[in-house]
Amino acid sequence: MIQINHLEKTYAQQEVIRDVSFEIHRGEIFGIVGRSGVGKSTLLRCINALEPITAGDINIDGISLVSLNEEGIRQLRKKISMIFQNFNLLTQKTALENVTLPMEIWGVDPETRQRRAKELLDLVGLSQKYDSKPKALSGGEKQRVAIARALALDPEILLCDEATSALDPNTTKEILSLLKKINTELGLTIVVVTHQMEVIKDICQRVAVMEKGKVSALGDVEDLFLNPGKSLKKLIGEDEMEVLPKGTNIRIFFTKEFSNQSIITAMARDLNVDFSIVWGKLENFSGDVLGSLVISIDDGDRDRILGYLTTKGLNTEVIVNEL
Ligand SMILES: Nc1ncnc2c1ncn2[C@@H]1O[C@H](COP(=O)(O)OP(=O)(O)OP(=O)(O)O)[C@@H](O)[C@H]1O
Repeated sequence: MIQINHLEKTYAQQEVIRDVSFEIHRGEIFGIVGRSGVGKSTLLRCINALEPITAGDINIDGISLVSLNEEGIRQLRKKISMIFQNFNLLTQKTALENVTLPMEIWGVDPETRQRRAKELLDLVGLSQKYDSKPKALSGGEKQRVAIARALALDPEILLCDEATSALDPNTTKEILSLLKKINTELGLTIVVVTHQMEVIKDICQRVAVMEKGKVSALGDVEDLFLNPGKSLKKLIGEDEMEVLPKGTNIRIFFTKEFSNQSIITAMARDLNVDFSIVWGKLENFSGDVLGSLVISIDDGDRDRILGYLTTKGLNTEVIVNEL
């Protein structure tokens, strides 16, 4: 749905996006994660044509952003809406007025926009707050109003720029489950820019990790987090593997199909082998608890153990610690 092709973005002399290419599929929740300043927000602003592209292109449903004139950009913005860390609500207007505003700008008749705004405020759980002004709303409620407003023109894509960064952990969870609900019920494609790993794990199906204006890793969230490459490890500060004991260690990856099964105890019984568990991590990915476990084994048992785990359909990695 969104195809980013060799995108480059430069501000004055500063190269902020360098040759970035990837695709975001229709209906998915896609994450863009990275440290502050790597160019995440700039990339998001290029997607909705808030920033002119320096080189390369972005195609949305086959339409090249580079080729768009002013009217084309206006039509594009109707299809793509955005929410922000600081909500960007109009402080003098009520929740209902904030949500009706985009419809007013697009010439929707007053009766329809009132009805639609109320439906949207109901959808985001604010049916009691139509007449409240932003200062009388909590951070989570303000973001709900912003989400309702973002949905006012029936967009196909919702861009979220650090939308939960100003919220406490419980409110963050509530907003994320609202985004999930919108994604499922309305089939909206959602692009989430964040520096919070938990946000990615909680709602995204795929993720691009950004480093210094480039994509350093791209793929399914579960795959990337369960078997992180160098760049992601750096980002999440995962250095546990350095403390493994001397000798042969096997890392076992637990995917959805296996997370509830006691494969390790069954293996000990079936093979009658000794091993010790030296490291483990279980995490929540979109509601599924997945993770990996490292066991230290006698090198002589290696082939039998690997054979057993492979027959059971588990992915493994052998880590031999020479120290
Ligand atoms: N309008 C602008 N004019 C000039 N430089 C800009 C502009 N917007 C962003 N930059 C610079 O581009 C770089 C990337 O900024 P960007 O906001 O995209 O990063 P980010 O990864 O979203 O970080 P953060 O989460 O801190 O916003 C930064 O060095 C920033 O100073």
